[in-house]
Amino acid sequence: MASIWQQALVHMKKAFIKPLFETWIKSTMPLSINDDVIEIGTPKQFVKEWLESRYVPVIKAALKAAANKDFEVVFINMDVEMEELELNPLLEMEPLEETSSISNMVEQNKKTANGEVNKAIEPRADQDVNNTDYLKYLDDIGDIPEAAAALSPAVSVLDKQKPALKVNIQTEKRNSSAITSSLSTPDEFTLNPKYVFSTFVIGNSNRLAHAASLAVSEAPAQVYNPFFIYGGVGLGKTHLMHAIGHRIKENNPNMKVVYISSEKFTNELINSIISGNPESFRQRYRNIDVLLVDDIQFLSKKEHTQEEFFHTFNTLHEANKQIIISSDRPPREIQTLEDRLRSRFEWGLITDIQTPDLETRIAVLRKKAMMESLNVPNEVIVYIASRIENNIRELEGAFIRVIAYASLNNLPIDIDLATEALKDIFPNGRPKQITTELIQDIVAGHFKIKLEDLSAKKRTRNVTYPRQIAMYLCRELTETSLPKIGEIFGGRDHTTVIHAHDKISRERNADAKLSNTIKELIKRIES
Ligand SMILES: Nc1ncnc2c1ncn2[C@@H]1O[C@H](COP(=O)(O)OP(=O)(O)OP(=O)(O)O)[C@@H](O)[C@H]1O
Repeated sequence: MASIWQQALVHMKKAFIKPLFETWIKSTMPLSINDDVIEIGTPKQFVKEWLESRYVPVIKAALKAAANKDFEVVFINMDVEMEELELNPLLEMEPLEETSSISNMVEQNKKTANGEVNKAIEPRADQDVNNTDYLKYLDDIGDIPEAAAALSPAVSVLDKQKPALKVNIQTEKRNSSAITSSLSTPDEFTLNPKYVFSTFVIGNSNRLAHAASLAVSEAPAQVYNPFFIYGGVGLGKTHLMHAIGHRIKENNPNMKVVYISSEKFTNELINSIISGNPESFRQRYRNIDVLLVDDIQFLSKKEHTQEEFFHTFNTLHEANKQIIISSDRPPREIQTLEDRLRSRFEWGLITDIQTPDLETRIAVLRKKAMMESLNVPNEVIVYIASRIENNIRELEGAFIRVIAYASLNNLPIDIDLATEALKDIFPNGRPKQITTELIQDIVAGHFKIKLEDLSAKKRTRNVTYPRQIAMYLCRELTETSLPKIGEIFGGRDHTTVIHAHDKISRERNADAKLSNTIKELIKRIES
């Protein structure tokens, strides 16, 4: 799948000029491929609508050129924040040597009836063409879609082989061990390059923390100072802190940004005392622009370190420098934290990260698979995501284990392999087979309607609402394609399924009752 989309992107890159490509295509991601249907994720509804209304023929032509086969293209709005738009990692590949058939078509269309190149509508490669200009250009050449759809692929690359498993099996070590210490040379910026906003998945559990982190990083020391993030183990606090650090450094290359765990802070202080040079320690921390201190809870019971940190905090805060702190609990619950320090932490913004819901856990794993260019069946992703609820580090660990197992044994990733690879972690073994019939049965039972009502033509709310929920769950929990789901629910069009899925996803975010109902249904489906 990734390989077909990768080839198609190469063709599209040639067919579109850069600003257009960057705006509309680069932010999409391939989600699944089933028979003749390819599902493409878009970051926002307006991108989805724009692509649907303007570029389906060109995208189809690119897919045909890539796979020598006609695909139906379905766009799915994933509703991710614009700020965290993923730069499509598939775009890092080398372009094909061959001339794209689509760009040939574009060239063809630039010619006037007598074969002359129509310079008036030809955008120059070096020209700073904005989207409106380019859209006008596409309008001018008008017949690109039909022409592109009709083209016979000059380059037909269908990689039917299993994609090579290219896995970074290294376990993520965190905090101080994963990150070169910034302290020996505090102005040296050394944060984990993987912990950036674009790799952070936003869900209900972390939406506010993410938004506040963005605000802090865009205006350090101006909006929320200090900024305090708390939450359970492995939920992304360190990731967000590093993302803030990266963003500040990108925007302000001259700023001194220092990340430190509170354990390391303590050790450095002790060492400076032992070596009889506590002043050098103080100077280090009082001459920086942004201080990020991770896991501050470890300062509890360390009176002398708290005292030192208190002075560092005051010096930086008075000098209008940004301070960002993380902890596994809110300041008032950190035992034996001095009151004066606690009250300072409460000066600014305190935000929490909660445990992620199923969708977010699924999205984290999908993103990880995408970043590794791996085709991991939805069933496997749901299997892992539904079993590890409280810790994203553990979620990633289980996922990496499955991928490593497949890679080492040179086997495709499927549910049997995942069950085998994770048998020590999930001793209950192979998951129950989740089918659309099972989902329909449980949803109909829950809403006390007849099973056949789900596929009937009836459009009364007492039937349409459960039907939409059932469609949503089929989409989330099974591998079934959109057209197939439509067929199962009384021969409905795939766009009806998309609409149902979009609607329930949206309403679920705003409606706690619906969210609980869905959680309850998922529990029953999986048990
Ligand atoms: N929302 C997210 N999107 C993508 N990856 C995430 C997300 N949340 C956490 N992770 C990943 O989970 C792993 C653990 O996250 P992190 O180290 O930031 O957790 P933490 O809250 O700091 O944990 P601890 O309490 O142990 O310090 C990291 O690899 C991180 O990239």
